[in-house]
Amino acid sequence: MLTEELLKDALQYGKAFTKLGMTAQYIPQLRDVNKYYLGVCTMDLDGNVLEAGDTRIPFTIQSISKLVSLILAIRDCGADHLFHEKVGVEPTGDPFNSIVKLETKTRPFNPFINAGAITVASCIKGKDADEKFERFLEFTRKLCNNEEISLNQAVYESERETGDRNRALAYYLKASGILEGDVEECLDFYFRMCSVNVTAHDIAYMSLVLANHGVDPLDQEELIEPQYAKAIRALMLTCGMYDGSGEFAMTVGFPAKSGVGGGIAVPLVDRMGIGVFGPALDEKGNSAGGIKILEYLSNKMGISLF
Ligand SMILES: NC(=O)CC[C@H](N)C(=O)O
Repeated sequence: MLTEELLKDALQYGKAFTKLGMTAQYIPQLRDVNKYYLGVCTMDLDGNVLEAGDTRIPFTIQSISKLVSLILAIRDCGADHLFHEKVGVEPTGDPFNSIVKLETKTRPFNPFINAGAITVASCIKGKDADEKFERFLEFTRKLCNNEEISLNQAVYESERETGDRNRALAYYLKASGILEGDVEECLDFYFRMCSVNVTAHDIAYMSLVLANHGVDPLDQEELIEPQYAKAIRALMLTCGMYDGSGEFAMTVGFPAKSGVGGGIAVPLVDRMGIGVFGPALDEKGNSAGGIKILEYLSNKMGISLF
């Protein structure tokens, strides 16, 4: 059983690993965050919420936004078109911002690597980046049950100024005929969606919705079609932690999506949502302390899927 005591023990265990990690160095605004922050929030389907550590400190959602944009793109373009024409559903074994496979395989391997997420972002409807971002923001607020969620302008500008690798990916995708429309408009939306501020509490709620088959547990509104919630949980398991997904499945054993802001979202189907925040990252770009918290909980509670 999950108790406040157990969550605190997990936090203590995770803390020892924060010093081994580093904040994301390639985005100046993220580099300067206090790397010793660490927090975990759990929410179950009966409405029990437990929190330990820095669960109310805002951080940028980064790649966890790729869950939200994927749901919008499935709605706008249809799953068939998206998964047959635009992106695959297989892990790459390469870093999240890798470009190497784009020349040999035209479609990005999956929607959670940067190339895949930029492609997915181009499939979202809206007359310009402003309109796309408005839709993204509104849906993120719903998924997190928090109307206050907003853009972190400084991080957005920092990403835009230093995002040349993402620019390279996007132009390559355009040249291959995968990315349609205006490349700069697409990138502008992509940088903004990565730069939305959330907390571990917000991410726990989003995870709870995914764990509850896409249904908001408070008002029973279906926010994600159940078959897509299932598909997304599966993709989180195989690709959610990038080239660390296999090891995470072995040591922790459940679906998760990380971001270089330090967040990890974990939906435990029919059970609970977990949100973790710890900006010290390991060499794969996943929260070093956050992974250890999840490993501790998985072992103590015996909740690995395997
Ligand atoms: N892994 C991540 O969180 C990457 C997102 C980041 N905004 C980037 O594009 O590089």
